[in-house]
Amino acid sequence: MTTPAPGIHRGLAGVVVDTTEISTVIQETNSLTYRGYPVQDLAARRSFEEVAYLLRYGELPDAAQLTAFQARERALRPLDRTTLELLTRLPGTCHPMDVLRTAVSFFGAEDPTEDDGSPAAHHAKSLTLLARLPTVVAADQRRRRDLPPIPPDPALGYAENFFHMCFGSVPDPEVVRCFEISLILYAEHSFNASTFTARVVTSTLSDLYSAVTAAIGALKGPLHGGANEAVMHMLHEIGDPARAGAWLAEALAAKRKIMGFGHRVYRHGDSRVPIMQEALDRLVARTATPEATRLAALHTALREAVLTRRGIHPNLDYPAGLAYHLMGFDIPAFTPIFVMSRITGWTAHITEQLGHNALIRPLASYDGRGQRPVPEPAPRARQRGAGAPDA
Ligand SMILES: CC(=O)SCCNC(=O)CCNC(=O)[C@H](O)C(C)(C)COP(=O)(O)OP(=O)(O)OC[C@H]1O[C@@H](n2cnc3c(N)ncnc32)[C@H](O)[C@@H]1OP(=O)(O)O
Ligand SMILES: O=C([O-])CC(=O)C(=O)O
Repeated sequence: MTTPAPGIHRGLAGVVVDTTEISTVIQETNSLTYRGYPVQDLAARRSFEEVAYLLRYGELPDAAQLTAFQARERALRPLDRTTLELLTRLPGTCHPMDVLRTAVSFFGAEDPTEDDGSPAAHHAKSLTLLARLPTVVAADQRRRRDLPPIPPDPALGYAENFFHMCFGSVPDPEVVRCFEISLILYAEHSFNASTFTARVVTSTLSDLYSAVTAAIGALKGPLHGGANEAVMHMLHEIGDPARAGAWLAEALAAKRKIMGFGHRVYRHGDSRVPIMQEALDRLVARTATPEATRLAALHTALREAVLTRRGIHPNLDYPAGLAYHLMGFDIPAFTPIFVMSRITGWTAHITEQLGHNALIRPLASYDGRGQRPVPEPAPRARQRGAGAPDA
């Protein structure tokens, strides 16, 4: 890759493009706050629904606000027949992120208020997506297992209901809590690539569904959300903890990126990893199968090898990928699960962008061919351009 000229910030690295009140990623202290609250404390003390409310409305809910929010979210979960039919028409070979992207696009197409960008309309649409996306993800995972969808259960919380819709049962509270912690940690991360994508689309005064559809496309990539799936593929490829060092040496020699490691903003470790790693350790201890023990040993061996050889720390996708596997989710569902959580951050940013909008349109420094005259077309091409038949 060529070195960019001075003044050019390839990948917008280090560029501050706007203000935000939603979250801050503090590079120096490796910390993260949502609306001013440290994410560690939110993960320790609050439910995902409370965090979703906080991101949307700016404050944690009181008891009555939470009850009303949960009641609305639970009522909005079911998918209608048309949506379920649409999902089953998509080829089973496509990635579940394609299914989710299509579903959000479809929700926009059938919403008569699609273009209403008022805060009240945004609150309603955001809550609808928050409620419906897990139903899409679960139905799609079951379809790929040749199983019929399981309707949502309004008696269950957000995390519990997702297990219920995927597997027909809810695991013990420790597993549910580990999942909920992952949702809280994945919910928001300032101007990451997918959130920025959503803000770019919104800045043209396009609608919320278009912005979310584009954000899903950005999150799918393996340098971003797709890394949680890539982590699990990589662990399967290595297989044996004893091979971690040799595998890493080969991968680095081949200039491969080690999935689940590195970060654009954090240089000394992702603030969310210690919390997720603790939750993963509890999950491994509870699962206690030979496979879980082997994968956990491999996970640790690779983490230590990457840190020793390259000084690169894991990001959230590293512990989350293994945790989702141990919870029983299929690998292609991992990034869609990330969407179920990040929808809260995306939609908060979409509303914020509209609140102080400026079209996002950077400049580029041209380094193509110098200006040159357009040559006269060859005679045959000129004839066709004039509308003459081809033969
Ligand atoms: C939730 C999330 O989205 S978190 C990110 C998830 N993505 C991944 O885990 C994919 C793997 N990681 C990466 O590709 C990168 O670390 C990124 C894309 C996340 C960040 O990349 P950037 O900020 O552009 O850093 P960049 O790629 O320039 O890396 C700087 C140096 O560290 C190296 N490096 C960074 N991450 C890795 C990695 N995972 N494996 C190997 N080398 C790496 C680069 O090769 C580069 O080395 P060099 O200076 O010798 O060329
Ligand atoms: O902030 C980033 O660049 C990527 C990330 O960790 C996230 O979106 O959670």
